[in-house]
Amino acid sequence: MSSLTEIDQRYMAAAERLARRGLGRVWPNPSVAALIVRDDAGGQSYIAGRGVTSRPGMAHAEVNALTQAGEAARGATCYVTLEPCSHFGRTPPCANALMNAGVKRVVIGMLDPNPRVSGRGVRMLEAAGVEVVVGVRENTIRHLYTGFSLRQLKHRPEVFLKIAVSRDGYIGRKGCGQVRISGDLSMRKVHGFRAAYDAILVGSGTALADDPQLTCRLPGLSGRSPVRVVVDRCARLPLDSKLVRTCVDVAVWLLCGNDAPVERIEALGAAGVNIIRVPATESGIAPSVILSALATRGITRVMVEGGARLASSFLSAELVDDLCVVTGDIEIGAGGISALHGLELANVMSGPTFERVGAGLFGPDRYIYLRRRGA
Ligand SMILES: NC(=O)C1=CN([C@@H]2O[C@H](COP(=O)(O)OP(=O)(O)OC[C@H]3O[C@@H](n4cnc5c(N)ncnc54)[C@H](OP(=O)(O)O)[C@@H]3O)[C@@H](O)[C@H]2O)C=CC1
Ligand SMILES: Nc1c(N[C@@H]2O[C@H](COP(=O)(O)O)[C@@H](O)[C@H]2O)[nH]c(=O)[nH]c1=O
Ligand SMILES: [Zn+2]
Repeated sequence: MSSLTEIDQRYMAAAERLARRGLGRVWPNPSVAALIVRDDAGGQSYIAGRGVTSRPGMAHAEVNALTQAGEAARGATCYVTLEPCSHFGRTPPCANALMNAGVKRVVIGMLDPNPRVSGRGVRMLEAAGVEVVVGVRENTIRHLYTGFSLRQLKHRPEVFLKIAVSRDGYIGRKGCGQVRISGDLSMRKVHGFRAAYDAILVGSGTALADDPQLTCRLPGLSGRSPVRVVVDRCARLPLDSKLVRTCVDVAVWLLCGNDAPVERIEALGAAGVNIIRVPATESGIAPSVILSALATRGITRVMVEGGARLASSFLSAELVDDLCVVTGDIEIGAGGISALHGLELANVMSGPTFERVGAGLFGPDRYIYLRRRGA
């Protein structure tokens, strides 16, 4: 028979999997999952209600799970990946909803990272006589909330940089636009990554050379495309680019300098692009300025897809949290574009900043996944 802690671990692992599926869908909120678990007449536990965070302004995970459980919530245990909220925001506090439903015990993955409210939900529940356990699977669950935490504590989203390099270390070929480096399985993984991020970011060099779409094109998941952001100091993005032509369906934000030409801004704005003017210098728009502008607009997780210059400036500014390097099964040879500009990718990968947290194969391609040390 399982011990109580094993049962707690198992249900929390299930809640964690559910919460992971909501990443990229509920920003600026954290993606939370809750399970209402109780015993049946024979003493076997079962899930009476499951809930995840709804779109912003709608019900939180706990309320969705309680609604599904109905009367079965009375005397039950709630497993929830993040501490139940304690404040009246766009919805009333989930701590109250749990107490009012008669939940007897609440098992929490991680406390709210915001120091102004952290622990308050726990205290409200305990004051009402509810048993509370904190920190089950916290070591993995906290990675779900890195972006939510960073936005609150450092006013920036979490940054994931993905680079696809050929066997000979190039990301493209000069003058050739998009060069397919990754195999089919890698591309599906990349589209899966895109679905789990609130925004995807490229530099103007990539936008002009590649005319990319930057959507999630996995079957059934087209609704999960992130906001597409181009860093383009002079607002050069062409009106007939794929990004502009599709910006009514999937948002495009263009970050340009305060001094970008007015006629370009007006034309792109009229086409439906969301123009965000920020301070810029000759060397571009500083990564810290880019991230602050995104955080202001609610973005908690951003995927940087290149190119070489933008990726390098984020690495140099130490503003990359996760890095995935996919090595495709092709050679580019003459005219190859180096993965980074002024930095060596191999040095970045083996240097002190990152530690390897995963590696393997996507079909014929190899991937290495690194995370900032201590994160
Ligand atoms: N294999 C892969 O994984 C990928 C390959 N690529 C390839 O990379 C190539 C493009 O790379 P690259 O030419 O370096 O262009 P980038 O996409 O990195 O764009 C660089 C431009 O972005 C603007 N910018 C604004 N702020 C910054 C900043 N803080 N840091 C850097 N740039 C900033 C600048 O232009 P401005 O002054 O106009 O604002 C700069 O010239 C293409 O050939 C593409 O095919 C691209 C992505 C992924
Ligand atoms: N060529 C290449 C990548 N290229 C990236 O994908 C963008 C194109 O996206 P889309 O137009 O949506 O298909 C392109 O501009 C660049 O950012 N990525 C990879 O993982 N592997 C690859 O081989
Ligand atoms: Zn809540």
